[in-house]
Amino acid sequence: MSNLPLLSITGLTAVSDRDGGASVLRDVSLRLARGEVHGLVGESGAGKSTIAKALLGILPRTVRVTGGSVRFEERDLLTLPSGALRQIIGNEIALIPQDPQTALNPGRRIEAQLTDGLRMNRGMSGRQAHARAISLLEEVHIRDPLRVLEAYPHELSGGMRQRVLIAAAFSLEPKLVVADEPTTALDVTVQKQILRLIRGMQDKHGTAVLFVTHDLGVVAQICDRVTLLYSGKVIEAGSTADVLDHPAHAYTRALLAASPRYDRPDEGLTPVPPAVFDQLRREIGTDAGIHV
Ligand SMILES: Nc1ncnc2c1ncn2[C@@H]1O[C@H](COP(=O)(O)OP(=O)(O)OP(=O)(O)O)[C@@H](O)[C@H]1O
Repeated sequence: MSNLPLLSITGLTAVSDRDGGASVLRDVSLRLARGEVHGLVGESGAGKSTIAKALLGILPRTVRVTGGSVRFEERDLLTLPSGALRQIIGNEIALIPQDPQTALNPGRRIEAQLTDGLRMNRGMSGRQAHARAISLLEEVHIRDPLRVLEAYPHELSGGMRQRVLIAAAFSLEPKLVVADEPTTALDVTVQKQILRLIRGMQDKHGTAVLFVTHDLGVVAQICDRVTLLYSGKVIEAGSTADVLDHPAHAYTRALLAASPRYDRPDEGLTPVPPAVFDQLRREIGTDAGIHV
């Protein structure tokens, strides 16, 4: 089994019933090895969240998968009975959500939110779960874990809340963590710390991470491999070094020119030229980019 990729998406195709059957994913294939950090990158509407939702079994009813498979080890997540899927989500696949503000229950202390899973899924006693929660908070560099366990979410900063959610995501030792734009809601200095933290946690635990982002700068900082989407289609994929240093597609080159470089932040940025979008429409179809 260890020769199998951890995650193998093959030919995933989906349409939006909300938008008159428009294509959302077009024959998307993607493989993720154990312990790999894989960037899923693209502009708004590219289909990143749809892929993440397909993995987590939370596709909206109005998005219909019309082909392909999403294999996690030997199981196809798209055809698994809901009970079996629920067993996998949380235990083997966990989510770091985009917005730490809304992801925590405002009416419950952090301790309850961190220990529920440990007690229910790992059979820990209250005392064991409390001790594990403290060590998890220490792992995510929270200095005063006892105070944080006692706190309600609104008593913590956005960065602290995101650390708690990272601790929660890793708490059951999942094989895969899906990080859905986890730094978008944070300010720039906190963003860097959170990226380093996620990379550090995945390294320590040997967890694979599917990192959803619109930001190639983030990909450069933490991803081993990357898949670039446009309008539901894979435009380019490969190791981060290959794709960012030797982009094969004009769209990738244009996006790189349009992204602030962390090593040259003052350099002028060039918007993606219209000719590149024309090329994408020729390659993908005339409906490409209608949602962007
Ligand atoms: N609830 C929904 N019902 C039907 N179609 C949807 C729904 N949500 C999104 N879509 C369609 O799926 C397409 C891809 O959206 P998706 O959210 O996956 O893109 P994204 O790359 O994650 O963008 P963003 O960065 O803005 O979240 C969009 O074009 C949209 O029209």
